[in-house]
Amino acid sequence: MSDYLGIIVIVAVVAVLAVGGLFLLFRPKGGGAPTLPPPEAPPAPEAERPAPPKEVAEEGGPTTTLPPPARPVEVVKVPEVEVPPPSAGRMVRLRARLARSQNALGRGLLELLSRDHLDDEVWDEIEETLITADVGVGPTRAIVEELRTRVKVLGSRTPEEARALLRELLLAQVGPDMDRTLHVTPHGERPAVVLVVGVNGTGKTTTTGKLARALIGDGKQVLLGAADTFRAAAADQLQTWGDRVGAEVVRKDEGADPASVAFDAVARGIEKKVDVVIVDTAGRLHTKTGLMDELGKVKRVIEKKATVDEVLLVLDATTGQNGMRQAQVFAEVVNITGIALTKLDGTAKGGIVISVQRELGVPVKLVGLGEGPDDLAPFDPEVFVDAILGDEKPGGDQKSA
Ligand SMILES: Nc1nc2c(ncn2[C@@H]2O[C@H](COP(=O)(O)OP(=O)(O)OP(=O)(O)O)[C@@H](O)[C@H]2O)c(=O)[nH]1
Repeated sequence: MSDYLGIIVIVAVVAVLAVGGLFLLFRPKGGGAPTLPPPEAPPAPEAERPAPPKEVAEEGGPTTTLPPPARPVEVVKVPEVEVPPPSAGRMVRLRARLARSQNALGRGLLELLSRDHLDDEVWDEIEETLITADVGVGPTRAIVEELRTRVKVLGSRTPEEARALLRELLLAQVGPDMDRTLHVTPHGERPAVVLVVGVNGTGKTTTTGKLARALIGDGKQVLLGAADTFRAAAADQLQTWGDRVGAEVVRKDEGADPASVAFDAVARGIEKKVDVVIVDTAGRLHTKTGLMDELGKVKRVIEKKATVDEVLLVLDATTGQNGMRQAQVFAEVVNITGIALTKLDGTAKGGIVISVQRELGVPVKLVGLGEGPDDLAPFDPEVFVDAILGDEKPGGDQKSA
């Protein structure tokens, strides 16, 4: 019995040792539950990553920690000041653009006028074509009446004769003898002052910038006054125009008194002895009295220091009768001396040149013929009428530069 017991004990001991051995052999490494390594932080972008300090061991000496190398010096590019082209001959250069937008008017009129038999229906059509192109009722009647008389005298007419007749009558309405000089000659030590007025969105600020470029191209020194304090972006816009051609811009914070900006601009212009100060105004059409107060004050304040030589009304040619009404309000408020007609490249209603001059009794002095910086031109009546009528010789473009 004791022999059996001995064997059982021995077997039990061997079994325990065997199980223990197996456990030691196959237990999970590291013991306990496996842990995830901590997530690595994403590498910083190359530019932001600070360079690790370098450990430099001097020969035989102690280890020195050097500061990270300095960032490479950023080269700030100073915008190059542009030299704009002179304003002379610009309308001839931009003639193709004008012809593209106004040609339908000329072609329509020429086609009607070249017919053998001009009955009342044709005359009505001629009248309608002129009215549609915004020539205005009065000037349209005058043109049609004169055409009727002249056609009666001429009898049958060649297309060349019809064209010459139309050219003569349209030109007479556009007013080739009106004084379109822009008064920008300084008065001794004092600069000439140009006040730019008009409804927002007509291209007022753009025209101010373009005019500054044109005058600089003509060799004048120009300073800009950002008196459109109603819209902060207008001053920024003007600043960009000024920076491009090296014209200083006098500006203040949004909401500042436009008159004080105008005053400071003129004072600075006198100090810098510039030739011309151009002041861009807000001219909001909230109420006529408000507008009168604002523009009246701007003008009065300038006149403490200098003479206002030009008050240019900027008018969007695409706005038709609505634009004409706005123009009338401005004309009642300030003494407009000239019109800058913008966006003439974007409308077939070039007749507005005739009607706006007739309504306001003021000449169109400048025309905007595109969005490019040099797309503002002194208005030339002959180039305008020729562009409306197209070239005498088909395919020719004798006048374009
Ligand atoms: N096609 C064409 N676009 C023009 C002409 N003149 C101005 N524009 C565009 O008309 C838009 C309005 O011009 P702005 O100068 O900002 O108008 P604004 O009257 O000054 O408006 P505010 O700054 O709000 O007073 C711009 O996109 C100009 O590029 C032009 O003669 N032809």
